Amino acid sequence: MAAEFEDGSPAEKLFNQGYSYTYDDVIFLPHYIDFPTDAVNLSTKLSRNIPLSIPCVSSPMDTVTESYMAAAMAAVGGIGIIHSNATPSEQADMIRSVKSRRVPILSSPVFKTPDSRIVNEFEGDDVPFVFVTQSGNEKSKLLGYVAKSDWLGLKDTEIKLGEIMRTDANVSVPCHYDLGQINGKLKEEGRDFVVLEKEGGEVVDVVTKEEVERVKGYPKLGKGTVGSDGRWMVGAAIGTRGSDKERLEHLVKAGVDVIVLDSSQGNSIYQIEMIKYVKQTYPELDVIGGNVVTMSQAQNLIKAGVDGLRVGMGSGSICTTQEVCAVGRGQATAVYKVSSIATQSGIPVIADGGISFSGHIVKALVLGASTVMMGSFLAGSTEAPGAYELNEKGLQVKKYRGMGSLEAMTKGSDQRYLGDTAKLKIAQGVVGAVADKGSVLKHVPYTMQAVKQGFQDLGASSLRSAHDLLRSKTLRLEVRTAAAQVEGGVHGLASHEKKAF
Ligand SMILES: NC(=O)C1=CN([C@@H]2O[C@H](COP(=O)(O)OP(=O)(O)OC[C@H]3O[C@@H](n4cnc5c(N)ncnc54)[C@H](O)[C@@H]3O)[C@@H](O)[C@H]2O)C=CC1
Ligand SMILES: O=c1[nH]c(=O)c2[nH+]cn([C@@H]3O[C@H](COP(=O)(O)O)[C@@H](O)[C@H]3O)c2[nH]1
Ligand SMILES: [K+]
Repeated sequence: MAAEFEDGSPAEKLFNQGYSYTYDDVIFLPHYIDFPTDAVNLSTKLSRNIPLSIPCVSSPMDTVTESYMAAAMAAVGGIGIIHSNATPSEQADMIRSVKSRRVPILSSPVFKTPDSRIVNEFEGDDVPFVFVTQSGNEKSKLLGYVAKSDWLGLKDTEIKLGEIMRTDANVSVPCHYDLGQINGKLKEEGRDFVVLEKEGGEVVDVVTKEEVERVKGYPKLGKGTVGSDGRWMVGAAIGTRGSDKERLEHLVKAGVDVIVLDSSQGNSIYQIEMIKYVKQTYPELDVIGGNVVTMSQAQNLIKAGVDGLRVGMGSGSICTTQEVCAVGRGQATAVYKVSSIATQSGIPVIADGGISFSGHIVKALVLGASTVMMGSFLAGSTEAPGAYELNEKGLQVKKYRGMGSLEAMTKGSDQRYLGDTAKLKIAQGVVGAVADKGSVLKHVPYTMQAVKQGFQDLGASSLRSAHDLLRSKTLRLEVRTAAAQVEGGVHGLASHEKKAF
């Protein structure tokens, strides 16, 4: 439908003026509402063969996505990409951990051998239970457990755990039990915890009643992102070095569902060779290339055979690439431009970086992306790696750092840099902290509700309909002046508290 009068600009015109626009620079003009918010369907694709029920992806960063985050992202219908700043076997273990459960709960239970003694093992440990296995870790059958209350009252502190452990049956449930099944078991047996166990008896984790109650308090979970193996889907990042082929083999053995080639500038001979290698060696495995911000970069990776593209250079909250290298693009322009070429080949686009609130997600998706990838938006949550600390203002925070920061580079991804320039390391990211956000199991569903309201205002009941409105020029945009951006935010108040839910 062509407009009968001029009002606002079609995206095609706005993004071809030679400016690099960020999400904040542009604003959509509202369209026409003829459906309720709940009729908005945000289901989408991460890549050619990975469907998601919500368009959210957690970034492969070592302060964002490990097993706990990936399990939670799958539980809410998105997906997590496990970072590669770890050894290949550690990264593969994280994949296995996600695949070994159907609850977004991960604890760090303490395991001991039957020969361990009370006194030298537990003094000062704040653990409610100790689990006894032959190996002293989770990799063998559960023999019994000792509750803290049992050992606190003991006079003979030299006694071995094997002699005092409880060995009651029915403490274990199959690891594929979902929240409802585990809850049923806890109630039925009047227990405070159950042990998730693999078929051969290997322990997966311990789930306490307290954790189940916590998760039950969040918005109801759907079936989540489940693959054909009946397990949660999970992705992993790799680089483009020779050694990444070996890493990939580990990940494939662990059951990884999709691979992200993690680079700030994906249009390279190394990446193109890697894409071809992955598609040739594992034709069933989806591979996402990037990062790209231009149509020609995208075209090269599409030609090489990618199943998805990751878009963004320098737009991330911790990124200094544009300052250091003078290369990159405003994220709104990058997403629009890359999506317009990717859509011609049916390749889904991930808008990576620069998401601070729900409106940015609406902008990314409506401008052509199929999903958004988030770092800072998810860092600081219960499921992000690391412990909370109090900062100097007394605020509860978790560390969040760029994967190109000096600190992350020296942790392990070093070789990537040392390979070229053994002596000189240049950071392209910073180390910071993000305020406590609570659980993503709450944060993400509420954010999706806000995104649905944005879609409703635009008259788009799905991602497909948003993209159709954009390309048919029905949807109109404008650039916001600096004053318009101020006006669009909270202004003129002596004080206020911002709380979205
Ligand atoms: N999205 C963004 O704007 C940015 C993201 N990052 C993140 O930081 C991390 C590191 O990114 P990059 O430095 O771009 O990593 P990278 O591995 O793509 O590049 C590092 C250097 O190694 C070279 N290289 C790659 N494969 C090679 C091979 N097989 N043989 C020889 N040389 C090879 C590259 O050309 C480059 O000079 C990633 O996690 C990335 O996502 C970093 C900067 C910007
Ligand atoms: O220039 C950069 N230096 C870095 O050290 C770095 N680490 C991550 N990334 C990229 O930023 C994205 C996350 O951005 P947000 O926090 O804005 O969601 C991520 O998804 C990455 O694309 C980096 N970019
Ligand atoms: K930045």
